[in-house]
Amino acid sequence: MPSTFPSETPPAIAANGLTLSLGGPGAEVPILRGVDLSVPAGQTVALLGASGSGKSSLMAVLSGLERGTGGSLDVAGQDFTGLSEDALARARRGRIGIVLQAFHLLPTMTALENVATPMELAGMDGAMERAEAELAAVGLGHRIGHYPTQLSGGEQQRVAIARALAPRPPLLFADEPTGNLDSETGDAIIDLLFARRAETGATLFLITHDPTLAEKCERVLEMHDGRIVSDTVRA
Ligand SMILES: Nc1ncnc2c1ncn2[C@@H]1O[C@H](COP(=O)(O)OP(=O)(O)OP(=O)(O)O)[C@@H](O)[C@H]1O
Repeated sequence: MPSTFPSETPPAIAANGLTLSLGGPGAEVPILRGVDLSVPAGQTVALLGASGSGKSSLMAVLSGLERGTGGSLDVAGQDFTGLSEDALARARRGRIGIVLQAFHLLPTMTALENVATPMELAGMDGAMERAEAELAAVGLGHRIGHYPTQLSGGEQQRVAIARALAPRPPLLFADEPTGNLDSETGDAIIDLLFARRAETGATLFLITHDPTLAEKCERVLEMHDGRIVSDTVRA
């Protein structure tokens, strides 16, 4: 139920008529066909939908990884509409954590360096110690000196999760965060995500096919063909 009182905290996400089309003039493929969405700060949201419905594309635009082609977007009170790629990168730093399906770990860096480097770039103190603690929290305390090629897919996924969580971002996006994990490890990661969220009050926006994960979220959105077609907030 929306509050009748104006909130001091701006919504974590406020999108209006958001569109994304890819391809050149005359050969444009509409990917997002007008998304209206307001996510209050601190809400946990699961995004469901068939393969190809536009979930990853929506997450890319909402998280500032990709620029939408129409509509407006405010993230944590900042207008993302029309920002350059550089300005979006600055806006994301330290404030938006993102875990993608392809983990984008830097191959020349160890697990520890992969997690610590973004915090160093954001000018945070104690980056190495924080990175080490976060890798331990995802069960990789014994793998911190390993390079991505020396890690399994599930281990790489956990490094990516540690990298996203370590700066304690107020907004965390994750695309299938348990997708490569066995059920026991997946459950441990879900517990960690929600424990961090309880600590920090962060907004969680998760793409998932995992019913256990979706059930833990306060709100469930479903996409079809580039639009949100269902939006359920649990009582
Ligand atoms: N770079 C691109 N160029 C053209 N079409 C693209 C591009 N990226 C995505 N698409 C298309 O956009 C649509 C939405 O893709 P998206 O990856 O957002 O779907 P999804 O719901 O996340 O799917 P999945 O569950 O399989 O990851 C798909 O039809 C896809 O083929």
